[in-house]
Amino acid sequence: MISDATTVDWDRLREEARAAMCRAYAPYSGYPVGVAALVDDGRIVTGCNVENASYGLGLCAECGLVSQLQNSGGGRLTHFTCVDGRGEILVPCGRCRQLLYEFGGPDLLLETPAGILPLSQMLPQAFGPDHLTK
Ligand SMILES: O=c1ccn([C@H]2C[C@H](O)[C@@H](CO)O2)c(=O)[nH]1
Repeated sequence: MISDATTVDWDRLREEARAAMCRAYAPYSGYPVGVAALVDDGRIVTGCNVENASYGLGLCAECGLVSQLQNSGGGRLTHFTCVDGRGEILVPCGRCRQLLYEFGGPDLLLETPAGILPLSQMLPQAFGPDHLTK
């Protein structure tokens, strides 16, 4: 557990993202990315980008993270961070904001270069699971 009701250890989460970034497979872009997120049961899930000789098939780090989330018991993402190859905080790409929305919703907190922001500010007026039930 890295959190209780009031505090979240963003430094620890960022270190997990940096460790994942070091495991990236990014020979084509030369741009390794690592991500880490806290789940509502206290566990941490991580991911790194995995590229492909067929460039368009490359997987963003967030793809690995949501796959690990689902394959390790599911749950809701509550806090998320993303780092580049220097270990600096990075914003997730647009497609990956949608991936995160599915499992974290508008209240998921993201560490960004502009501070801690809810996903509702990073992906305004998001399309999501609720639309399919209307
Ligand atoms: O949110 C992002 C943005 C980019 N990348 C990866 C995709 C590609 O492998 C490399 C350069 O775009 O960075 C991610 O993994 N996540």
